[in-house]
Amino acid sequence: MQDLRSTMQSSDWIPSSSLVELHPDPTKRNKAIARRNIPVGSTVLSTPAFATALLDSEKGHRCDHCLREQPSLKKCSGCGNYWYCDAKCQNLHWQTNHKRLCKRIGQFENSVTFQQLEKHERMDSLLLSHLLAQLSTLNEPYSPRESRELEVALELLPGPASNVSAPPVCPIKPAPPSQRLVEDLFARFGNNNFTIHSHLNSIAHGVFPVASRLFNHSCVPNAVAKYVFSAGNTVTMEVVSLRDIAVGEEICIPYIDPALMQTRHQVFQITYGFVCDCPACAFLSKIGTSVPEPPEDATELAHLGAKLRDFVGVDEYLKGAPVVAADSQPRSLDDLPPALYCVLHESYMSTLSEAFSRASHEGDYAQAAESGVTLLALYLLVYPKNYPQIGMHLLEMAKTQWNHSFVALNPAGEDKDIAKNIVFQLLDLAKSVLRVLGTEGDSETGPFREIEVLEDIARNA
Ligand SMILES: C[S@@+](CC[C@H](N)C(=O)[O-])C[C@H]1O[C@@H](n2cnc3c(N)ncnc32)[C@H](O)[C@@H]1O
Repeated sequence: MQDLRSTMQSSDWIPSSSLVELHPDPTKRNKAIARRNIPVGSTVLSTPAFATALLDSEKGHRCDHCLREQPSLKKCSGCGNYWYCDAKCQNLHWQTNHKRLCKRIGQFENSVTFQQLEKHERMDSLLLSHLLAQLSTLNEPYSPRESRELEVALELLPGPASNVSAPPVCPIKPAPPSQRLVEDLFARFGNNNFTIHSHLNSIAHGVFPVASRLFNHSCVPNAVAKYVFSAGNTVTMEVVSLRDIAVGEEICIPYIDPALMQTRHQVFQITYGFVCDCPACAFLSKIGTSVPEPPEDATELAHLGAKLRDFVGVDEYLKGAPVVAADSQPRSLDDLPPALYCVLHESYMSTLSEAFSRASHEGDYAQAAESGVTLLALYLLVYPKNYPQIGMHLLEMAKTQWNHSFVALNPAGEDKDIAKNIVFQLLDLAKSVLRVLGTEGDSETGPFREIEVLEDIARNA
C-alpha cells in the first residue's frame, strides 16, 4: 500500500463550499478558522460519513445503510443481521462494505470473542469491520474520494489510548492491506469518532475524517454537528453555527455535553488527551476543584431555584425579552454569586430533570411548571444561546402547559385565551431556538412536526 501519510501536503481535502480553513495552533496542532463572517444558522461544513455502525438498540428499527427509522425493513437474507429500507439501500450497502462481511458477520457476532467484549468495544469492532470491509472493496489505488478520506483519517491525531490494540474484527476476504493499517485507524477512533443522533437520541457511531480533522472542542461552542438522513444515501454531518461568527474566529463544537461540569475534565484527559481552557472551564478551575453539592431539603432547594431563575432572568426570557445577549451566554458564569455555585453540580440538573419529567407525567402541574422553568434557567446558564437542548426543553414545557391548562383545567372564555397564549409563546420560543439547527435526523418525526401538531390542536381548541 502506498504510504498516504507522506502525501498530505495541503488542505485541499477541505470542501470548496466550506466556510473554514485550517490554521496551526500551538497546543491543538490545527484549528478551524472562519474564512469570512458567518451568520447564525449557517452550514459551516457538510461532509458524508466514511463509515457508520448502528447501536445495538437501533438494529432492526433503522436501515443499516441510510440510518433512517422505518416501520418495516427488509432483512438481509444472507446474514439475517442487517436491515434495509429497500433494494436500493441494500444494493448500495452491499457495494460499500456488506459483500465482504455478509458470509461471516453472523458467526463473528455470535462468537465468544465478540460476546465477551465490553459494549463500547463491540461498537468499535463493528465500525472498524465496516471501515475495513469498505477499504478492501476498493482496488488500490483508491478512488479520489476514498483515497482522500483515508488520507485524512490517517492524518488525524491519535488519542491518548492509542497504545491499546484494536479489537477483534470480522474476518474479511480479501484481508485488510496490513495489521498496521488496522491499528493506525483504530488509534484514531476514541478521540475522533462521532456519536450520530436524531432529535438528541444517540443512534449510531460514525467516522467523519474531514470534520474530525477540522473541529476542536469547546464547552462554550459556537457551532454544533447535526446529522442529515436521506433515502439511499449515507448519513451526512452538517456543522451549523449557533451564533454569528466573525472572520478569523475559531469554530469549535462540543465533543461532550457542556452540562457535564465535573466529569468532563476526566473525559478530556482520558479520551481526548487535552485540558480544556474554554471560559466555562476557566471559571470552574477558578472556583476550585469541587463544586459544592446542592441542598437536599425541599425548602432550601425551592429557594435555590428561585435565586437561579432570578439571576438568569428567565421570566423576562419567557416573555420574549432579549435577556440573552447576541453572542454570549445570558449571564456569564463569572457573575455567578457563590451561593449559586452548587447549581453547577451535575446532580442538580439530574434532580431538576427528574422532578420535571415525573411531575409532567403524573400531573402535579404546579410542580412541573416550577421545575421546568428552573431547568430552563439552568440550561440558559450552562448552554450557549440556541443550543438545541434549550429548544427541546421549551417544547416539553409547552406540552406540559397544554396538558395542565386544557386537559386538567378545561378553561373557558378569557382564561382559555390566556392559557392558549402561554402555549403559543413557549412554542414560538422553541421554534426560534430550534430553527437555528434546522431539520435533522429523522425528518418525518421530531420537534418541528410536534410543534405543528400542538399549534393545530391549540388553534382549534
Ligand atoms: C478531532 S481532533 C481535532 C483536530 C485536531 N486539532 C487536529 O489538528 O487534527 C481531536 C484532538 O484535537 C485536540 N483538541 C481538540 N480540542 C482541543 C482543545 N479544546 N484543547 C486542546 N486540544 C484540543 C486533542 O488532541 C484531541 O484529541
